[in-house]
Amino acid sequence: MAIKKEEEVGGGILETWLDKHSSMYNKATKHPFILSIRDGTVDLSSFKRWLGQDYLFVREFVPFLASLLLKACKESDGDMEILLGGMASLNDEISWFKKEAFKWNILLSTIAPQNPNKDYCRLLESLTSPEVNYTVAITAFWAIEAVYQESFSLCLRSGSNTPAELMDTCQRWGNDGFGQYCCSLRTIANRNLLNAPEDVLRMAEEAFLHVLELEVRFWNMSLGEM
Ligand SMILES: Cc1ncc(CO)c(N)n1
Repeated sequence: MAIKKEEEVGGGILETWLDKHSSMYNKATKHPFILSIRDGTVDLSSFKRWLGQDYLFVREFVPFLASLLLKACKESDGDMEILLGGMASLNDEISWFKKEAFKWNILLSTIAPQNPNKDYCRLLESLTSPEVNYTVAITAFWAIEAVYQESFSLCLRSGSNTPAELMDTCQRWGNDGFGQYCCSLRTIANRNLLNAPEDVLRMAEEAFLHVLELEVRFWNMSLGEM
């Protein structure tokens, strides 16, 4: 109990996990693919591969978020509004992918998901089940969003050498508004984790790690390594 109080004041449970799993988290957020964007050395065929695969991923992300929204309706005030905002951004994101694909001459209808993407979508699907606890699902959701936020904001820092034609992509996930949104998700997840029983905590930590692992594989796939 004393420990939990302390976590409420200082960092929450997620901060503890970020610290405990920092090496895995850094692999996901400072991946060579992202660093190559930041340094301006990115291979455009890698970028295009990422773009096409991520479009497919984001489409699969919608039913997962819908399931999370259903669960949030029974939760405390405010969660629903935050997640509804997330749903609105996904709507915008799907249009953005189509526009961006056109710009890069990518024919989205011909793209098939590669194995890491399929595995990631399978995780999303498993977390979509009504049996999955809200705390576990919101933790995974936060992790998925936070990895992109942290990764792409790295490409916007001063001193980075991100190519002009990739700035729009980096802004999409690296902008301050998206950063705020990730903070809200983290607060919601932390609040739920604080009151969660041991087995839920264990499953949430597992989901967090699973997300990190799949994010790394997703970036690897972009580089053509699978
Ligand atoms: C693979 C992946 N992870 C996270 C996000 C963030 O929405 C995304 N679009 N794609």
